Amino acid sequence: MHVIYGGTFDPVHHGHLRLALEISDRLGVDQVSLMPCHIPPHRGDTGASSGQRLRLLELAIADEPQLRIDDRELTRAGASYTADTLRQLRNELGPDEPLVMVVGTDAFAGFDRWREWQQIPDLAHIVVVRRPGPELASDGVPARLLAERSAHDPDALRAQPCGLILELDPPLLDISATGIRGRIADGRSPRYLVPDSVWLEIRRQGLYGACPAGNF
Ligand SMILES: Nc1ncnc2c1ncn2[C@@H]1O[C@H](COP(=O)(O)OP(=O)(O)OP(=O)(O)O)[C@@H](O)[C@H]1O
Ligand SMILES: O=C(O)c1ccc[n+]([C@@H]2O[C@H](COP(=O)([O-])O)[C@@H](O)[C@H]2O)c1
Repeated sequence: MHVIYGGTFDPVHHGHLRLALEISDRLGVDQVSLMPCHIPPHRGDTGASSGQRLRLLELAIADEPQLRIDDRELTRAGASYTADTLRQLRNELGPDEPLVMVVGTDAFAGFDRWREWQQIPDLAHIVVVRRPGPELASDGVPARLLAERSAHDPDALRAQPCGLILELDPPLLDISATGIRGRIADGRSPRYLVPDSVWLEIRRQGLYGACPAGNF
C-alpha cells in the first residue's frame, strides 16, 4: 500500500510530522510520503519558495525512516493538481496496488472544488483526518461521498486499489503553518512547534520575516 500526504508545508511543523507517523502506524505501512505542492491550486502565494519548503522538509524528516519526501509536484511546472499527481502515481504503481491520499477535514471540505475531483476515487483511496473546526456540511458533496464510500478499517483499503474513504481520528497537535508564520513575522519564536533544525534554517535564510540574529 502506497500512502501520500500532500500539503503546502509552508513551513512543515510538528502537527504534520506527528500525523504522518500516526498514519503510518494506523495503516500499518513502513513509510508515508510527504508530498509538497509546487504552486498550490487553491490559495495565494506561499511565504517560502518551493525549494525552501523542500529544504525545510528534508531537515524535518532527516532522522525518521518512516517518512520520506516525494518531490514530484515540485518538478512539474504550473499548479499542482492532485488528480495529475495521482494519475502519474497510478501509472507507476500499476492498476492493483492500493494508493492512499491523506487529507485533513479542512482540506477535504473543499474537495468538490478540486480539479477533476470526480476522477480521484478511481485513482486512490482517501484517508480523511478529523481536525478541530467546523464539521463537513451534511448536505455537501464531501459528506455524501464519505457516506457512500466509507471504509470501516484500514484492512478494507488493502483489499482494493482505490475508491474508499476512511475517516481517522488520531490525536492531533493544534498547530498551523499560518500561526507559525504569524509568530515569526511578529518576532516571536516558533520553537517546539517546528523541529529545531527547521527553525534554525528559517532563521539562517530569514524566511517569513525571521531575523537571523534573533534569539533561538
Ligand atoms: N496540526 C495538524 N494536524 C494534522 N493535520 C494537519 C495539521 N496541520 C495541517 N494538517 C493537514 O496537513 C495537510 C497540509 O496542510 P498545510 O500544509 O496546508 O498546513 P497548515 O498548517 O494547515 O497550513 P496553513 O495554516 O498555511 O493553511 C492538510 O491536509 C491539513 O489538513
Ligand atoms: O487538485 C486540486 O485542485 C487541489 C485543490 C486543493 C488542495 N489540493 C491538495 O490538497 C493538499 C492539502 O492542501 P493544503 O492547502 O491544505 O496544503 C495538497 O496536496 C494540495 O495540493 C488539491
